[in-house]
This record gives sequence, structure tokens and C-alpha cells, in this order.
Amino acid sequence: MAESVRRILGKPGSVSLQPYTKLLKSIEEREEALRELGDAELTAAAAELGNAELPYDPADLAELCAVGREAARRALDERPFDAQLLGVMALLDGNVAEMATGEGKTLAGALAAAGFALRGQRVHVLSVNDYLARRDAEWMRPLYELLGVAVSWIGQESTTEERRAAYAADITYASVSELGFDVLRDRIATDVSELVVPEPNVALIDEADSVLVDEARVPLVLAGAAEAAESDAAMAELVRRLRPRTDYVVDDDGRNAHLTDAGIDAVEKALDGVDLYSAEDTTLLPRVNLALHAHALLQRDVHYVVRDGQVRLINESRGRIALLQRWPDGLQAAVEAKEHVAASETGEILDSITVQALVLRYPTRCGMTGTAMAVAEQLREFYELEVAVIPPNKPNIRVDDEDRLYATPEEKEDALLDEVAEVHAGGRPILIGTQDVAESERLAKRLGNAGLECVVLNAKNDADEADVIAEAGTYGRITVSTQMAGRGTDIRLGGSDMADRDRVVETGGLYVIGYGRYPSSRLDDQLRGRAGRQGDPGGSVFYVSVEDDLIANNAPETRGYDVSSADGAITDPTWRRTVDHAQRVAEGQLLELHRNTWRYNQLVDVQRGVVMEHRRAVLSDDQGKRQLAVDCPATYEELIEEVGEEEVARAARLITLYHLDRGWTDHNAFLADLREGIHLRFLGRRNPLDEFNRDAVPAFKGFLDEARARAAEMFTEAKVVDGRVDVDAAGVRRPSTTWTYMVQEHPFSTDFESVVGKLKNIGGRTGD
Ligand SMILES: Nc1ncnc2c1ncn2[C@@H]1O[C@H](COP(=O)(O)OP(=O)(O)OP(=O)(O)O)[C@@H](O)[C@H]1O
Repeated sequence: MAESVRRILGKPGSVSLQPYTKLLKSIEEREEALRELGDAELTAAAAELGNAELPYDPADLAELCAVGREAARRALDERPFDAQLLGVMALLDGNVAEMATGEGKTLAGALAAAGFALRGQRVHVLSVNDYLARRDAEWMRPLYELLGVAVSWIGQESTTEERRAAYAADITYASVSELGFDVLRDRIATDVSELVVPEPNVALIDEADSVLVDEARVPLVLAGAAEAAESDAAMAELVRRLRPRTDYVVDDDGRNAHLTDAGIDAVEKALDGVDLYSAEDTTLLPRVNLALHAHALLQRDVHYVVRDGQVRLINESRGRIALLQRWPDGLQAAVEAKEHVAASETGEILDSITVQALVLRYPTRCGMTGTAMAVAEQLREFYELEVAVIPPNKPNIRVDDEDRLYATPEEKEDALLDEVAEVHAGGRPILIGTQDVAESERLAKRLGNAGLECVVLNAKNDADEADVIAEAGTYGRITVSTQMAGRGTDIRLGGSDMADRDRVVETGGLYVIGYGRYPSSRLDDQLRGRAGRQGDPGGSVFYVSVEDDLIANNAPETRGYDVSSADGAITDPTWRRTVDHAQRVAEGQLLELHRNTWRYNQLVDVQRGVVMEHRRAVLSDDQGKRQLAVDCPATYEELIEEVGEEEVARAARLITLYHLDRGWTDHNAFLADLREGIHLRFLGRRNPLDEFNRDAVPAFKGFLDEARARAAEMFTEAKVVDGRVDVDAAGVRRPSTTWTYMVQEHPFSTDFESVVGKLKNIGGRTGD
């Protein structure tokens, strides 16, 4: 198909751009008249667009784009390109706009957000981190002001008051996690005045594929304080002495570790001859397993770093420290014991929400990213979103070389070093993308030893990373970074001020080298996309070894390949297909995992919905009071008499909410245990989801009735002290502190969950 036709029709399988391209001419024609308007008149023209409902009809859509273009020109000194306006229109129709790196998604997203806001919608622009939320909101503020809509942002440090004020704006920028945590905290509010997040309207998601696909399964968790976890130093010490391969083995895919018979003997001996499998102390085996997981599967500087006396997780997909993340308690404590740091606080999970469920709360969803088509099916399946592929403003001239394949990682690295030395000699800036932080450091050291000075991006904070990555296009610069570090930041040729641009253009522009292919082609493309922005020259290549984890784990038939070439280079084209095949297998596994989690979560979400709806009625509609008037009329009348209507309403609300929340926490723990048990039953070849539903559904039956009955019981026994119902004495306990975290996506899901689950079983739940 001719490029011009494709530009109009869009890619097969994507949304047609035709209705939007048709409007470009009239948008342009309107420009001259709009230029004549004063600022106030332009603001008034924007306000005019608010006199109708969504969706925009074509005439209004054209007017919005024209007004938005003029406002951006005045406020930001950037006149949106046609490609950006196509993106705006696709977003306003509730699609995911695929726009390449550097095409100006921030501005396109802002114009779409303004378009929604002008029509009375409250818009949440979801970023991948706090730094980008703040940067983008501040960057776009002059534009929003000219369009007459209020913008605000939220960060980790924002106080409750600041958050409430921020959500009151028309448009609020927030990271996905901060928004999720606010939603979770609202779920345990006991007074309407404590609520922070308003009803969801529109979610506009930046880096949509990362959020909606890669992080979709990540649960955001709200926990309530109990006591400090017990550090199991003895067990950590014991497993430290075990010999790899003799006492324990790690599965090929690195997801699980088992004791061998020799290992079991060694552990039993060290524990004074107990029989691990029939010991009276049933905590022993899970403790050994947790310590072994922490010891054998979680590596310092790959999965976590130790900083300021704390174990901090590294988010593997982003390669940076995840501030609020921790592993579920047992494993966190085991890693802390392994690293000899103090055990952090432990607690009870009050509620959780997956990123997917968080996004699905919004009746209107849309998003933008450089790589959406590769996950178009998932976006449709999980979010009912279609992809609109927006052609680049200027054609992409980046040269993507074929993979360079080697037999062993050593040969691959030697070849990569030679390549870096050669290219660097000509001054061409190089960005090397690694799989993880440890790899970055190791590679940087080798480059240093070879006299090739480089800058390493290393799980620092987002703002620092942005500053470093912004300079990656400097003449002669070598930057080593994990795939997503510093994302959302433009790499300009010749440095951030482009002072040296011509000289860098002459070298061929930014050269991106991937140190191994990623588990999905999308991640490869995101790395490549760092080069060649806005028609810049650039290049990319991946160095791959057939012993790389991705290939060894997903195409095991590659083992033992005999390579004849002296430097280990493999030229046989079938191997190229093998690499692609291995990547597709990895992608398929991730999709299956996503689907499975989604299916499990669906049922839990339905149950949660029932509880939350009821909770809302208790919180803001005196439902608890009405129920208690029916369930215990005598007490009710007496109390009204004694302390008055308002106080009874307060006590009824607190007591009813307490039992709803208590019940929900317990039910959640039950579901977690159930799910863990199901994995074991799965070995018996039964459908795990059916099994889960078979038990989870009846367990929820009568949930509301039970909470209600318990509330009535407590209400009847409550005493009055100083004219108030003493709900504390009656047994209403709220967690003294709460905190939030994201559960790290871990590579060894089911077995790991089962280990943690077992420990929880044994620890028992703190029921009333
Ligand atoms: N219409 C425009 N005219 C001139 N410059 C523009 C225009 N739109 C955006 N830019 C500039 O292009 C650069 C890239 O914009 P932006 O960071 O929004 O790109 P992006 O698509 O979000 O890239 P990434 O994928 O890296 O997040 C910015 O420096 C921005 O100021």
C-alpha cells in the first residue's frame, strides 16, 4: 500500500484515521482568525466548546484542535503538528494513540485532557512516576491556563489536604501508584470528610502499554500496622551454609529452588536432628523455604539493593529502586535476615487493587505510547481499547541493524566492546541498554577497564535519571542504562541544549546497543526508539548470545550448539528465527499469566464491589444506623434517648464499618490461602479457576449478613461514657498506622506465593 494511503487509513487492525485527517484542513483554515483573538477571547472560544456533551461532533472537534493549537503556540511556543492533532482526536474518542518517541505525546495528551475537561469531565492523567506527573503538569500549565481549565499534580510527598485540593482540579496528573494508594486509603475512611478521590471520569494513561499490560497485574496494597516482623537470622545463616547443586537446586528458569535429599539431611542435622516433614513445629519447613528463596533466587543488586540499612526492591522492568515496594512479609523478612539488616514493620493486608482494576474504574479510558500495536489484542481484551497508529511527523530514518548473534555471553560481550570502541572513536554517542542494574555495573566496569569512559544510570531517582539521559546524545558520550531508566525524557542530539547537534548528526546520530533481547519485542522497540526521534539520524543493534536467559529458557533445544567461527559469531539465519521464537514464547507466557491473574481477580473484584457499595451506603447514607434500628430496636431507642440521634449515627457507622472491614480483611486472607492451595490442587490436573470459584463463591455468601449480625451484637453491648458511645471499649479497632506498597512482580510466582501462604497459615489470622 502506498505510504500516503496508509497514512490516511491507518494500519490494518487499528482505528481508521480517516475521520480525523479529513478535519485537518478546516483546522488549518481556522488558524488565521484565531491568531487575531486576544488571550481572553481565545479562552472564551475554548469555553464555548463546553456547551455540549461528549462525544465531540466533527465541527467541535476541529474547533477544539484549532483553539488548542493556537493556545499551545502562544503558551508554549510550540505549534502542534498535524500528527499531534490526530493523536488528540484519537484520544478524545477513547483510543490508545500509538505515537513514536519524541513525537510530542505530552502536548497531544494535554490537548485531549483539556478537551475532556472543557466538556465537564474530571481527567486523571496517569504517569509512570511522580517525577513525570509533576514535570508534565507544570510544563503544560500555561497551556491549560489559556484554555481556562485548572491543572494540578500529586506526588509521594503530597499531604492529604494537598491531594484533596489536587483532585478538585479539572485535570490531575498523578503516578498510577499514588492514585491507587489514594483509592485504597479511601476504602477505609470512617467519615465522608476523610475521602480524597472523587468519582472517576476519564483516565488518560501515558506509556499506556507499560501501565495496562506490563504492570497490570501488580497489586497495590494497603496494609495496617501490627508489629515488627521477626527476623529469622538463624535460618538465613543455616541456608547460607548450604552448597548449591548439592544441597539445593535452582530450576532452569530460576523461578524455584528446592532442597535435595542431601540438603534436607544437612538442614535436619543443623536443627538438631528434627524431621523437617513431620516435625511438631510446622513453621520449620516454610521458614527454611523462605530463607532458601531469599538466598538462592533473590540476588543483591539485581532484585534489590541495600541502602541506608534497608532492603529496597528494584523494579526489574524499570531498573530503578521502587520506593514503596516490598515483598510480602515473610520473604521481605527473609531477605532482611540474609542481609543482616533490621526487620521492617509487618502488617495485615487491609485491601489491594491491581493496576488493571484501578484503570477499569474509569468509564472513559484512553492512552498513548510508542508501542501499542504489539499489544492491541490485550488492550481490546482487557480494557476494550482500540489502537490508533499515528504516523510520525517526520519519517523515521533510524537504521536498525540485524541482531548480532554469538554462541556464548563472553563472545557477545567481547564483540560488543569492540563495537563500542570503534564507534566511540568517531565521537558517535552510544546508549547501551542492559537487562538489569547488576549487568549495567559489570559492563560499565569492563568499559572503564578498556579505557571507554561511560555514564551509568543506576536505579537513582527519576529526576536524576532524566538529567543523565537528557545528555545521552552528547558528542562522544557512552551511557549504560537499563531499558526503561529515564523514560519520558527526550534525547536530543548534541546534548540537551543541542549545542553540538551538527557534529553529532555527522556521526550518524545516537547509536543504541541492546545488551541482549528483552522478554518482549515491545521492550526492544522502546529501547530502539530512544534513537531517531523526530526524523533524527540514528541507529540500533542488539547483541545476543544463544546462552542468554531469554533463549536458553524459552528455546532449550539451542543448548550445545557447536559454533565454528573463531569469534563465536553465528551467521546461520535459522538462529535468528530461534531468537524471535524464544521471545514469542516468553511473550506468550506473560500473556497467559496476565489472563490467569485477571480471571482470579475478576471474581474477587465482584465481591469487593458488593462490599464497597455497601460500605459507601454506611459511610455516607446512614445505612448502619437504619439496620441497627431494625436489628436491635430496644438498644437503639435507649441510646437515642440517652445520647441523641447524631451520636447514635456516629457509633452505628463506626461499628458497622469496623465489621465490614474486618470481614473483608479476613475474607481476603482466606482467598489468598485458597488460591495458594489451588496451585497445589492444580497438580492434580483440575481446572484451578473452577476450583477457586467453587470455594470462593460460597465463602462470600452471607458476608454482609454476618457483618451485620456482628455489628448488632457489638452495638447491643456498647457502653455509654460521658455522653458518648464508647466504641473503642466495645472492640472497634482501626489500624494505628497504615502504609502502602506495590507487590513486586516476581519471577517465580506460584511457588513463592505458596511459601508465603504457608507461613501465613501457620501464623494464623488475627480475627476478633
Ligand atoms: N509541536 C511541536 N513543536 C515543536 N516542538 C515540539 C512540539 N511538540 C513537542 N515538541 C517538543 O518535542 C519534544 C518531545 O516531546 P515529548 O517529550 O512530549 O515526546 P514524547 O512523545 O512524550 O516522547 P517519549 O516517548 O520520550 O515520552 C519536547 O522537547 C517538546 O518540547
